[in-house]
Amino acid sequence: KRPWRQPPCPPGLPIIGNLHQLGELPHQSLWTLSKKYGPVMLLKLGSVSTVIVSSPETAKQVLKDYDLHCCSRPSLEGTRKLSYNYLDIAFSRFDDYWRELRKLCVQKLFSAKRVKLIEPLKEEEMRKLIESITESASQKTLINLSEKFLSLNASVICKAAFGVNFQTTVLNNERFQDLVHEALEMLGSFSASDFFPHIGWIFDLFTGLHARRERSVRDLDAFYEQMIGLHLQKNRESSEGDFLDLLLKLEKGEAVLGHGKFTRNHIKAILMNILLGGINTSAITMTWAMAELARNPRVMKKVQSEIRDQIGENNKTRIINLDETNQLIYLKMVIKETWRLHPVTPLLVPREVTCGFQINGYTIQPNTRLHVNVWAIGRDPRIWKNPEEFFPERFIDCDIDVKGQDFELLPFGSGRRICPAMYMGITTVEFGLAHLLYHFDWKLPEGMTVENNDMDEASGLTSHKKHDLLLVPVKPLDP
Ligand code: HEM
Repeated sequence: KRPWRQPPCPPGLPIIGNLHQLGELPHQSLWTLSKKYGPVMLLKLGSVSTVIVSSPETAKQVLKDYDLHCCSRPSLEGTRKLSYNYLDIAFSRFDDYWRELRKLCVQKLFSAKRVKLIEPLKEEEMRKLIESITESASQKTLINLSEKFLSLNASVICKAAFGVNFQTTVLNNERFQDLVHEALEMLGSFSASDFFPHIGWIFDLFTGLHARRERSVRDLDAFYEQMIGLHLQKNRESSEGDFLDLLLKLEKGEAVLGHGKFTRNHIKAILMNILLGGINTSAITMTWAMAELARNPRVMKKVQSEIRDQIGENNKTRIINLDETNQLIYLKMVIKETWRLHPVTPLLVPREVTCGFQINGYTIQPNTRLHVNVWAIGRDPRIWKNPEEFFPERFIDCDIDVKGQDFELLPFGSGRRICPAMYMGITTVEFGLAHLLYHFDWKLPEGMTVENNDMDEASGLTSHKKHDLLLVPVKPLDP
């Protein structure tokens, strides 16, 4: 047993502690603080002790050596509401229920077999996207790529999850995107109840956050109900089935997970994870990748040459399959480099320590909240030469991968809580980018230069590009 020693803690203010030091983009403020206080620091956020680790060595200790001590999730107001009291995978505590549910979803929903099954859906949506961009290219009009990527993923996930096109539901494109954005904001927003457990709800009531949260839960619930209603009307037993078919079968078969029966609320909580985890994450990555490529014409040209050389002559309707994208080595480096600089969840999803342990000689107490600052790790000059530069070639002869074994690069997290749909996420991003880069050249809007193309981040649980990415598509064979 070693003596008890608390990690370094920046001085805070009475009551709020270090909350005022978080800033609009907490991962960036925490990075600055970690340069002064080190790779393990303790912050007092309201009344909640929170540890931040910011180096590959400390991340490894937390996510691998002591993963079992800290792989639970804290109780937070937004996640509680949206997950029907923690019936989902992402926000539920570490217990038998979570273990069984996660195992089931990995086998049935996120498996390589599922990825193969949804290939035709992706191809169909991609054809539509190529058609619509071709039209814009012929008129030389701007494309909002942030929107296009979100809509592409929403269409694929909705078809895979519900077997329908979301445009045919009560929600149109804009309304659906609003719903997803609002729910994600509710998950990531500052809620006083999370930092002042007994009195915070009063602030949430007065700031309107409580009402917004309720509305978001109600709107999503109405959407799930509509989808479930549609499924119960049809006889879909004979088909391979979509995600919802599978979940309804579990409900009908009175499956038992953990200590209780699988109910309608379990289904809705899992659908929330699929919608919010599945749609935005890949769209955010594709948007950042295209934004970086637009700022780095050398890399853009090189990755396009790789794809075009391998796939052959530009053919209007050519779809690039899974095996072909697998051969695109430089594209994979471009995506890794994008994740290094723009991890989708810069602080991962918060964890909760359930059993004390020591890292770097500091004691981490039970009930502490814990974040891994993967955004800071991606910029650590001890690991990455010229860290601010977008330079995919750094991955040549470097075996650092994104699959949770290398703690220098953790876009999907690591350990027991690693993203269970990593394969689905990687293949979706590769598929989307490969097509847009094969079929079109991309130009910055009139008057915009590489230097003034902004790369500002928006705040939240996920870190997306603050301003939509607008680019002009050009058909490569056009004069
Ligand atoms: C580019 C795509 C994606 C990225 C970068 C990504 C990233 C992440 C990260 C960082 C975590 C948290 C890991 C941790 O806490 O240590 C996570 C968890 C999760 N992701 Fe993903 N994800 C992606 C795609 C998806 C997709 C497509 C789905 C579902 C369809 C999904 C579902 C989930 C779920 C359910 C969890 C919670 C796991 C748990 O707590 O046990 N993700 N993801």
